[in-house]
Amino acid sequence: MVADIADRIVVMRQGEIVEQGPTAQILGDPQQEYTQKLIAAVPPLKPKPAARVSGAELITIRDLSKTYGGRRGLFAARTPAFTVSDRISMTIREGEIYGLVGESGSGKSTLGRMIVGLADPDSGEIRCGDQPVSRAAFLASKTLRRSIQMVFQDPYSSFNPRMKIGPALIAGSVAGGESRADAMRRARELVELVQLDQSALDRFPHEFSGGQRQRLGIARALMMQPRLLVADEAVSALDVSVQEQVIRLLLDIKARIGLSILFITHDLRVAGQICDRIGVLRKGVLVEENTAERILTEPTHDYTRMLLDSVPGRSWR
Ligand SMILES: Nc1ncnc2c1ncn2[C@@H]1O[C@H](COP(=O)(O)OP(=O)(O)OP(=O)(O)O)[C@@H](O)[C@H]1O
Repeated sequence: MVADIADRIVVMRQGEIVEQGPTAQILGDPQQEYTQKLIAAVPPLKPKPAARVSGAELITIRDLSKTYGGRRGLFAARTPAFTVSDRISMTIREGEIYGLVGESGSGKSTLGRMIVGLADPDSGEIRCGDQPVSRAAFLASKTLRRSIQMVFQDPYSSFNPRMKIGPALIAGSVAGGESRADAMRRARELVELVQLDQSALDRFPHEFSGGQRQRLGIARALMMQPRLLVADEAVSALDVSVQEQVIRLLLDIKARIGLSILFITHDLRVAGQICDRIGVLRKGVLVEENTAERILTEPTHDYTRMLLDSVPGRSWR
């Protein structure tokens, strides 16, 4: 990605310069094995093989609209109405990874927040199975709160820095009535599922790297045995090789426990690696929706083509 803006590149490893030179030379003819490894870690723009998703509808969204600003608020005149969701209709099926892709400000997070009951639409509806989803429904229903869990971009800010990982992982399910012993047993299993050592449970959040913390964020969400995981820019803050590990982990978890995932990202390359289907959001409008393979190889909307053209690294490949 740095290749898209830099004229020259300096490759560093553990505080020492490994190699430096003009961008084209470093990328086209890297001399050092370490540089070659870094370049090889950038995955190509290639969708994962199309999977047939035949599960039942888990999340159904119909005609969902939401506008910020406008009439409401003291400074209404200075805040023109801004539509973040414009009659969006889509479904997420059991066992699929659905990618929601769009530029910054296109309304991805707002849609994610409405699905996890953190915001309400102005009109339209969201259902999880038969159950309507709203802020009030989340407050009222323990089942709904368990069913839909969120993984954040930076799980560090959502872990209590003074609480060890073990207690942090089991807090939700113990509050929901599970015994500490049972919750701890499941926490040990989940820490292994996310490929960390059980000793992680006895450590504090700051003792982990970004990638490890993201694994712990995923383990914490899985403690609630959700049906849907909403992952909002869950790998965006990680470097490319760690991104790849977390993506493989999510694919592995999906395969093992048949979870559905709403994968929110601005990065079409990442979405192509992990998602079964992709919806492209532009200014609150779902402009195109298809299998990841079709979106990446035969986009029909100009905006999707523009997103594809702006995938980092494309200009020098
Ligand atoms: N609570 C809010 N009040 C007013 N405007 C908001 C609020 N939340 C989001 N917005 C605005 O809505 C638009 C869409 O924001 P949203 O976070 O949903 O987009 P996004 O596609 O997820 O962007 P990003 O990738 O940058 O997070 C933005 O212009 C944002 O400023």
